[in-house]
Amino acid sequence: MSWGYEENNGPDKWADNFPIANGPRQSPIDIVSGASSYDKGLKPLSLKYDPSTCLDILNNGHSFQVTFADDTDSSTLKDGPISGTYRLKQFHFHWGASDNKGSEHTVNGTKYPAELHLVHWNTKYKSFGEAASKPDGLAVVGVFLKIGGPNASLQKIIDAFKDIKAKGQQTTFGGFDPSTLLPGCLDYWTYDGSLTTPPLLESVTWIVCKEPISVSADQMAKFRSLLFSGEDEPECCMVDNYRPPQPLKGRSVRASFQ
Ligand SMILES: Cc1ccn(O)c(=O)c1
Ligand SMILES: [Zn+2]
Repeated sequence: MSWGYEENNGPDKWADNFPIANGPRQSPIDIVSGASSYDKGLKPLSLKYDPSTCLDILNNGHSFQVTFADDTDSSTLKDGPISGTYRLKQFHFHWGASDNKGSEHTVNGTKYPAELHLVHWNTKYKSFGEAASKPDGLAVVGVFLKIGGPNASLQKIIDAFKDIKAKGQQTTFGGFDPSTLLPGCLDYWTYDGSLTTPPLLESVTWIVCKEPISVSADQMAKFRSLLFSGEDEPECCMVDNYRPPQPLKGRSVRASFQ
């Protein structure tokens, strides 16, 4: 039985096969804004994405993910809290069964209906796979989604859902610019954490944007029409694919803004 988000294989069971689940730098966390410390040494984020590196969109049974060509420095993250160059590998989302939950990080206990993760790897290592096992290997930009007007950029992604409804389905998806998913203001919180899905490796510098982007209630309903299950299995809606906040264990959260 592989890991998932059900009662019998969900976040409370992950430590059985992945003991690092109880490690010192696990993600996500609850961001207590009043406890974060403004660090004037933090630089603005430098995100440069080339839409021609966008390859395809796939349902991996846990979320859907848009993958990018990462054999050159065409789509990169620099500055912010990191040093060096990190390449965009993929982005994906986590969301709830209803609008009152779904994000992984929370802010002063508040859950958002969904959270976008843009996953980058440190080019001082040879590949994503190698970087994923290093303490400074990955940098993930998290963006909260809140219910509001329809999001034209998200709609392009939603229009591809008919081809990736079930686990294992994939389709080409080109020319998408991920910067159209970023909020106008790139103020962020940052802390040292982990992947939020098994293998839960403690290799992620988290960069969580303070400002959410909008998604309409109808668009959120389309996310919930995707399936955890494969096309020949009983249908199981892809919802609540989020890990709840984990103990901070003495870590500090820095803010790029006052
Ligand atoms: C690499 C990776 C894998 C899963 N998730 O949720 C992430 O946010 C990042
Ligand atoms: Zn994620």
